[in-house]
Amino acid sequence: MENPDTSVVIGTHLGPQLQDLLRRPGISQVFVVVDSNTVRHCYPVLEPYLPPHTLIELPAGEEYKTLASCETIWSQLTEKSADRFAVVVNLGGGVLTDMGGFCAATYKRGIRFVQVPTTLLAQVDASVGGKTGIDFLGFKNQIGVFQQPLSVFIDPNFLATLDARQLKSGYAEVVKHWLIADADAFATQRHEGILVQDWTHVIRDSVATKQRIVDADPLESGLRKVLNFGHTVGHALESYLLLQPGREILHGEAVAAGMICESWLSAQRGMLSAAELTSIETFLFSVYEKAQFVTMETDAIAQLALQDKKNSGTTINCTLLNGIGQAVYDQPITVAEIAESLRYYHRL
Ligand SMILES: NC(=O)c1ccc[n+]([C@@H]2O[C@H](COP(=O)([O-])OP(=O)(O)OC[C@H]3O[C@@H](n4cnc5c(N)ncnc54)[C@H](O)[C@@H]3O)[C@@H](O)[C@H]2O)c1
Ligand SMILES: O=C(O)C(=O)C[C@@H](O)[C@H](O)[C@H](O)COP(=O)(O)O
Ligand SMILES: [Zn+2]
Repeated sequence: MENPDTSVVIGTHLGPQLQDLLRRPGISQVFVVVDSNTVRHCYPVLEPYLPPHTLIELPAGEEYKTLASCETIWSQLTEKSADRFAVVVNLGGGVLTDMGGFCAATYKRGIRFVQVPTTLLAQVDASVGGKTGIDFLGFKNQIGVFQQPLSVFIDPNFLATLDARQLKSGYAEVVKHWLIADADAFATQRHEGILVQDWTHVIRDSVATKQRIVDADPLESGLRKVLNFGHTVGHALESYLLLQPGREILHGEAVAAGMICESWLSAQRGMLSAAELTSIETFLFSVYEKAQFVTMETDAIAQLALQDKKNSGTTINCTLLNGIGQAVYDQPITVAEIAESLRYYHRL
């Protein structure tokens, strides 16, 4: 459900604004959800501005984006007798904002939550737009709800403690926003790679692109599917590797691979020129290592796309590019075509 009052604040030293929000009348209790990294790197920055609260700490990483972690959050809310006027503050990356948002959205049928994203990925993408959820049986975000946060506070200073691999992972969603909606930014900004001078500017533009699309279609009945470019193949690959200890890759790494595969599929259909495909591939391979899988695995990976949320029945609906900067959703593709695109990627 959309909350038209959601405010997204982007800037530094946002503690006082968060404090003002949490001091508003009508808030009974505050719960702050962190993971084992954000409790060290990010919580100390905000703690002086927080009213009395209960801290809920979870282990870090995609493998903990599970029902069991939700039970930890719901148990704490219950043990502390949180009522419907309690507010949950999610301080972390996309795993935490997705999961904390989901727990808040379902606890007693929904309490308010605030997103304080601390990774680039969560700042440009996950914290905005109201998709919340967890992984289930190895499938990405299989269980979840749409629920807009009360507010989003984005402070680029949090990126200072993020390692390069995580920064690159988040950058994939920035590139996705360029490829689906901002050809000019792709042309003029990609030379910087992750050595970005002004993250605030990049985050602002990326959030603006996402918000414009979400505002037009908050529940993903149509246009919002363009935000899923790279994810039909990307999620299949991420899910496949997630269940194999030691082979897991990050969400953005999977999306980067997925964007190459889906760009190839776009080119196969004459929607993307060979030159455009080459520029996308060259750029993405200048930033990301190649995802590791063998040709024999491509059919099994492709099969996982049958669980994609954009599908209708057995039809896999993919978002493809109609030239750089323009995306078209609901393009039917087959499992065989996905497997072929993975083999193309593997050969590159
Ligand atoms: N809801 C959405 O619209 C949406 C959009 C994109 C991605 N996602 C989801 O987001 C998740 C990925 O998010 P992510 O990449 O942020 O992963 P993440 O939440 O696992 O964070 C990555 C790592 O960085 C650590 N970390 C977080 N902030 C830090 C900081 N400031 N300094 C140092 N370490 C820090 C975390 O503890 C974790 O180990 C995936 O589950 C994906 O499905 C959701
Ligand atoms: O906000 C959206 O809509 C997106 O698709 C953004 C994606 O980057 C994000 O990974 C999202 O969680 C994917 O959603 P899903 O519905 O494919 O699970
Ligand atoms: Zn994503």
